This record gives sequence, C-alpha cells and structure tokens, in this order.
Amino acid sequence: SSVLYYERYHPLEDIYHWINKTTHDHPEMVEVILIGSSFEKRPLFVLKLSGKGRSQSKRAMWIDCGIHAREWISPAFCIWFVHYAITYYSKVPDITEILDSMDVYVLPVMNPDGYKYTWTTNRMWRKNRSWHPGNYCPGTDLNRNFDANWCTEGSSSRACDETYCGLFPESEPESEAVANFLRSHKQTLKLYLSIHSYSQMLLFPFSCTYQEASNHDELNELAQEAAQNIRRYYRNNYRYGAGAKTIYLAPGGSDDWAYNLGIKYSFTFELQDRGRYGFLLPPEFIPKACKEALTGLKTIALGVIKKT
Ligand SMILES: NCCCCC[C@@H](C[SeH])C(=O)O
Ligand SMILES: [Zn+2]
Ligand SMILES: [Zn+2]
Repeated sequence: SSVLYYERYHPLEDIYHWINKTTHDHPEMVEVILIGSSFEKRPLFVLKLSGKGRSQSKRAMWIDCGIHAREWISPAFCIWFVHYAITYYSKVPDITEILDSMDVYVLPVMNPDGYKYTWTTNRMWRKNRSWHPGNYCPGTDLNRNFDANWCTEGSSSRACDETYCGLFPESEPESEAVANFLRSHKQTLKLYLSIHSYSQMLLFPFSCTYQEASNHDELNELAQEAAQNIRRYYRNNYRYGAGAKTIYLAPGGSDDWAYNLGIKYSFTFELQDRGRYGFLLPPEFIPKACKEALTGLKTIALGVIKKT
C-alpha cells in the first residue's frame, strides 16, 4: 500500500520510477523539469508542484534533498512531502494556501551518483562522485562548492577530505545545474530550503561567515516559530540560528549562495536524530521525522507568504 511506500528508504532506480509515476498520475499538479545531469550522467529531475488553479503563480519556493549521499532521510522527506502535497491539497487548509500562493520546486536527489554509491559500496559516503584529473581522491562536497566565500575556513582544498570544496565554485555539474536554475528563477523564488541530516536544527545564513544577515531578526523569528511548533506538536527539540555559530563555519553552501542571489528567506534543515542513529536513522523514524520537517516547512512558508 502507498502508506508503507513512504515509510521506507528507496534505491535510486526506485526513486526515478516514482518520479515518472507521480508525474504521470497527477498531470494537473505535477510537472517534471530536467535541470541537468550528474558527473556520471544521471538526470537531475525537479518536480514542479502547482495548485490546481495553475495561476502561473508569480511566487515560488525551492526544496532540495540529497545533497549529501548518506543523509537518506533527506530524499525520503522530499518524496514524502510531494505525496503529502498531492494527497492533501484542497483538503488541508495550510498546504492548500501554500500551493495556491507559491509553486513548489522539489529536487528529490541532488547527488544521485553519491546516493547510488551509498547503496552499493559505502553507506557513509557524503560527497558526489566526480573525478578531477590530478586529484588523489574522487568526490566534492556539493555543500562547499557554491560561490559564497568559496573554499575558505570550514572547507578543505584537499580532494580526499569530506568537505573538499572542488576545483572552483560550481565546478561540479550538480551544483552548477542548481545554481543555473535558481539564477533563471530568481525573480519568482521567495524561499529556499535545503534538507539535510542529522542534528535537528533549523539554520539560516550565514554559515560562510560570522557576519549577520541583513534580515537576521526576521530569519531568526521564522526559525524560532518553526522550532516552537515542532516542540508543540511533536514534543521534539530543534535548535535554530545562523549556521556559523549554531553548527559550524561552512563556506560555499547553497543556502548562503541563494541568499546572496536575492532569495532573502533561505534555510537549511538538519533532520533527525541527535546522534543515536545519526545518518543510519531506521525506517520506523521516517514518518515522525517527515512530520516534524513538514511542520517547520509550513510555518516558514506561511510566514514568507505573509511577508512577500
Ligand atoms: N550551508 C551550510 C549550512 C550549515 C551546515 C550544513 C551541514 C549539513 Se550536513 C553541512 O553542509 O556541513
Ligand atoms: Zn548534509
Ligand atoms: Zn548534516
């Protein structure tokens, strides 16, 4: 049954099949967009969710999942969210208001090569699987490859390190594809979300510097409200704050870059758990982790709709 489908992790081929089936089964709400391909030439598909009015909304939001291969709860959430949106649109008020106000672009697996690799070879792989001539190891950390204080403290210039920044900003086909899409949609995009795990945090710019964002108080208020709602409904604690001081210095990140592009509401979610299972979160935890992430997403999206 479909409920079970959304409470387990899926191998890459399964996710591509699901993307095709979902687009085919719900043409009135779902459109698939090919935004580029990975180093190993796998397609990067974005699902565009629109309210049935398909009023060519002037506003949109973006959610990417699976930047880091081992964070399996992240793609699981994007898939779960698309199913939730399709199932409850026009039935539940808040998701209906979101989709009637903004189109939602969802990239379920931003790093398909790495994700595949965690299923076949190394469950703890983080980076993509690109190979640059002369480098001693494969893989760039896609969340250190964007043009935001690129390759400064908090990332590494050594190819074998987990936070290797790449040859230059957007040196990777995956980050280049996302940056190109965001650049070409920057007039309509009002909210950027990047889904990761683990440590239960709601983070916002900047992570690439200790400097505060110009709308720091607004971002902090949205994150605080989201964390409060997660606590209220699910009795679980999420920390929140600017990335640099809440988690660690992390330059070259997609959220900081999107913020500097002009998407002034930009967040990175670190989902469950706090470290007991870490990246190996058992499938039984998928529903609760996704409901918590949904509550955070709804709180922030509804807040952004009121402001923009
Ligand atoms: N853009 C940096 C946000 C803060 C760090 C996020 C984590 C997710 Se695993 C990281 O990329 O190390
Ligand atoms: Zn991550
Ligand atoms: Zn993380």
